[in-house]
Amino acid sequence: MDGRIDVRNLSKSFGTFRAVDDLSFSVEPGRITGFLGPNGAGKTTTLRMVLGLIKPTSGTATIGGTPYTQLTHPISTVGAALEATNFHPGRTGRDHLRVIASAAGLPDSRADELLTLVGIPAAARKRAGGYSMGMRQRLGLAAALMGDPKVLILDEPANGLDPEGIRWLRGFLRHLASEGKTILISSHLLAEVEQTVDDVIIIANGRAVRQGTIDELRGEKRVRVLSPQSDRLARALSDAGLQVRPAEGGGLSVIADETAQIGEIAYRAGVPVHELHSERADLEQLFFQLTENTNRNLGDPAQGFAAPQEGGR
Ligand SMILES: Nc1ncnc2c1ncn2[C@@H]1O[C@H](COP(=O)(O)OP(=O)(O)OP(=O)(O)O)[C@@H](O)[C@H]1O
Repeated sequence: MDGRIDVRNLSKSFGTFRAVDDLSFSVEPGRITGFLGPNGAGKTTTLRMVLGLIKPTSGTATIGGTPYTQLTHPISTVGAALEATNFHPGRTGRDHLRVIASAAGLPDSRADELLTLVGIPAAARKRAGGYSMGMRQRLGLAAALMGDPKVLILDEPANGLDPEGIRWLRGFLRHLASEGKTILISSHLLAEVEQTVDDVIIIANGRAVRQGTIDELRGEKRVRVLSPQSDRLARALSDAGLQVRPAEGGGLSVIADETAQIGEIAYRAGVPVHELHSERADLEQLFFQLTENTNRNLGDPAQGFAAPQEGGR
């Protein structure tokens, strides 16, 4: 079982409303993939189909080539945290995990092991009702990791985490990915997961609008340089084999990895430089352009109030 998630032509309609529309993507082992889209884009619905919680209207979702419902050992194959709030408020974190451990045929000791792993050992005896959002997220993560699964699916795991928590989560997920696990995390904020993910799938209105590595999404690295002798500098840079174009707002924009390279060319050409800095695409801006005006929950109220059907959401 290679732990690859494969979604092919997946669609889900609730009545006449098409929440997920002919979606196809793959999620690779050993990488962290961000599943992104504004509120109501269809992320949770897709994840629920991948996890066999709701039936697709058409298309398929498989994990290591097998639909979730046909997995022989689901708990050691896929761990998922879909919502951070579905804990019994009167139950302690330890008891919550023990219930899951016992259902999975694992020893009670797994509960404390997991609480330590996710950094909340002290939460063992505290009732989940009194947990902060960050603690609930970590408890959900601990539950998802119960069977040491190859695949981890987390719905908005950074939601409610403070900057320190986000940094912790980033390191934790990176460690799991380095062990070869497949990690899929959803978010409605690209900026929130930008530094965490290797790959991105961006959806809007239930459809994929962009897929690729985060570096592809950022585009080529550019250096912006401003000189009072722009023409001479442009010539020197072109002579050095670099692609140069006038930058928006003045100066030159050069495809290059390092500012040092540009500084040295300018120095050798005897051209003064007044400004020199690296530039990358503004991902937040790009995300906004790709998904602008697609929050269906804010659009047609008739859609927003569609009667919950299968799955009860
Ligand atoms: N059971 C259901 N019955 C009717 N409509 C539903 C049902 N479940 C989801 N929807 C609708 O499908 C659309 C996609 O919802 P979904 O929860 O998948 O979006 P999302 O991308 O996860 O959004 P968010 O970031 O707000 O969680 C929404 O417009 C939602 O109202």
